[in-house]
Amino acid sequence: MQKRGYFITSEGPEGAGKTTVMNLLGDKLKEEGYDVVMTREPGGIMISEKIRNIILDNEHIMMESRTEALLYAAARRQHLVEKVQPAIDAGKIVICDRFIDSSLAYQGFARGIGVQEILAINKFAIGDTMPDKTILFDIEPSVGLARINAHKNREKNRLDVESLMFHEKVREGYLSLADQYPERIEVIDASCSVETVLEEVYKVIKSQLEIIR
Ligand SMILES: Nc1ncnc2c1ncn2[C@@H]1O[C@H](COP(=O)(O)OP(=O)(O)O)[C@@H](O)[C@H]1O
Ligand SMILES: Cc1cn([C@H]2C[C@H](O)[C@@H](COP(=O)(O)OP(=O)(O)O)O2)c(=O)[nH]c1=O
Repeated sequence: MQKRGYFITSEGPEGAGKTTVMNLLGDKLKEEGYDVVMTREPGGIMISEKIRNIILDNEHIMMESRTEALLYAAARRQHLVEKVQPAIDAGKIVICDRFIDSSLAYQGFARGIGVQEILAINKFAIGDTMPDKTILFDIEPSVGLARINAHKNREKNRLDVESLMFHEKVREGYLSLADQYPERIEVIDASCSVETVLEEVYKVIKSQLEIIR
C-alpha cells in the first residue's frame, strides 16, 4: 500500500506573506521530485470558490458571524472531500493556504463566537483530518496590512476592511493556538525578507519530510 501523504497548512494575518512563501516552497519541493498539490481556503474547487465569493463580497455587510463561520466550514468540507483528502490518500504533499486555524482565530477568537464552538462545527466538517504541520506566519497586523495596501490594484475583501483591532485579535488568537498545539504549529517571524522566511519554513518542512520518508 502506498504511504499516506503529508498535509501542510499556512496561517497568519493578512499580508503575512503566506501565498508568496508557500508558492516558493511548493516550487522548491517539486524541483526535488515531491508530488505537491497547492490549494487554498476558502476555495480550491468550484463549489468552495463560489462559497468564497459569497463570504468575501463587500456588499454582504449584513452577514452574521455564525453564518460566516458555517459558510467557511461548508467550503472546508467540500474542499476536503473533493481535493485535499484524495491527494493525501494518494501519497501527495498538500500545501493549503489557510485551514481550520483561520476559523478558530478569525471566527472563534476575533469575532468572539468562542473557540470551542468553532472547533465543534469544524470537527463536524473535517472529522479527524488535521494538518500534519502548520506554519504560522507571525507579523504585526499593521505591517501585513501595509504590505497589502502598497498594492493599489489588490481588491480588499470583507475581512481585509475590518478594524486594526480586529486583526490584532486575530493575531492574538493565532498565538494562543500555537501555545495550545506546540507540536503541530510552528511560529515563524514573517517580518523578515522573503528569502529568510522561506529558508526557515523550508528547514521545518524538510526535517518533517525526512522523518516520514
Ligand atoms: N517577507 C516579505 N517582505 C516584504 N514584502 C512581502 C514579504 N512577503 C510577502 N510580501 C509582499 O506582501 C504582499 C502580501 O503577500 P502575500 O504573500 O499575498 O500575503 P498573504 O498570502 O499572507 O496575505 C505581497 O505584495 C508580497 O509581495
Ligand atoms: C479559511 C478562513 C479564512 N478567513 C478569512 C481570512 C482572510 O481575511 C479571508 C481570505 O481571504 P484571502 O484573500 O485568501 O486572504 P489571505 O490572502 O490573507 O489568505 O478569509 C476566515 O475568516 N476564516 C476562515 O476559516
